[in-house]
Amino acid sequence: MSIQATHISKRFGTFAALNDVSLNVPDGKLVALLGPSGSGKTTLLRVIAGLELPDSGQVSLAGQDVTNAGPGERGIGFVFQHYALFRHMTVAQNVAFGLSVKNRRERPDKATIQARAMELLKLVQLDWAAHRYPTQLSGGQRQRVALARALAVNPQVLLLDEPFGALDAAVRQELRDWLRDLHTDLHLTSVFVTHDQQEALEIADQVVVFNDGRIEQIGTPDEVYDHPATPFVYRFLGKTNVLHDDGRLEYARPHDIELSRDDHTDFRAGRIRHVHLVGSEARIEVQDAAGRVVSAEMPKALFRDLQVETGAQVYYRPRRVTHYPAP
Ligand SMILES: Nc1ncnc2c1ncn2[C@@H]1O[C@H](COP(=O)(O)OP(=O)(O)OP(=O)(O)O)[C@@H](O)[C@H]1O
Repeated sequence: MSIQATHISKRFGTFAALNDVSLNVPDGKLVALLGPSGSGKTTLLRVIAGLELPDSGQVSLAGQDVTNAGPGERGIGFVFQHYALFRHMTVAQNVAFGLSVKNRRERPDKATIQARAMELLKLVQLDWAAHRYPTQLSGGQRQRVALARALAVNPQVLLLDEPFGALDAAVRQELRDWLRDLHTDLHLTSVFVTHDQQEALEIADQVVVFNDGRIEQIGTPDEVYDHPATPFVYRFLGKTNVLHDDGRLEYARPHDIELSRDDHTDFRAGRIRHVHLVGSEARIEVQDAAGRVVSAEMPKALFRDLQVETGAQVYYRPRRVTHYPAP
């Protein structure tokens, strides 16, 4: 089910949380709303869900105007940042909740509800935990229960607010891959909020970069990473070297900085200030005579081949730069 949000504005008092934001999510896509804290991502998600009424603008689902429809009428599944599971209910009861509170005409019988809950728990690989309570599960497992619960009412649209925010790195990675597969298998249209660039770039079909209540850029992960439309997007998506500002901004990523022991045309001289070896990567800080510090990143083996250490004279060159007009 496609989602269109058109010219959405939303104020809280005098503060403009969303400023004329328009977003089109085609049917079946997984879209990330990415941006710093307070930039309006959650507010847009809540407007799409019907939990917040916009001051102006329109929300449509599959071409139908739902701007004034309540959350229950939109056929949307919602997963919040903090595991909002009911502590006094078992895992299976939590998953069944959405179905068991439907009005009598729409509510399936008890056996059907139980079977559906078990089916969903199998899908999230937690059928073995059906009779446990949420406190007896790990954070990642609880988050999978929250997803199963959101899926119980057969939504065509799934909205996720920082779904993996509170989890450690390994579990986050596992759940990301799993969400991507689930999204494809169930043919959902999903929107998730994150402030983690890696997460957005890894699993989304489209990334929407927010800044200060506005959208800075919408594109595929490759488009926003390789062709950031604004300096803000460039800086937000990864470590940035600012090389020189005479007239315009020149940015380069650390992995695009080439290092050499020898001087060549176009190379600039500097000294190695720090070397951090992190996993398979070497992160090298080079300081030039003017005091500018440039970060370079390369595979550890390549750095070893250079045979230089902290304090050594080196030469560097950006392989690829992006220019912006001076602000
Ligand atoms: N109900 C509310 N009343 C007043 N201000 C609000 C309300 N909800 C959100 N805001 C403000 O609107 C701004 C945008 O909030 P929003 O939650 O959309 O940001 P966000 O990009 O999702 O941030 P985060 O990543 O921290 O969740 C924030 O400055 C927030 O304080």
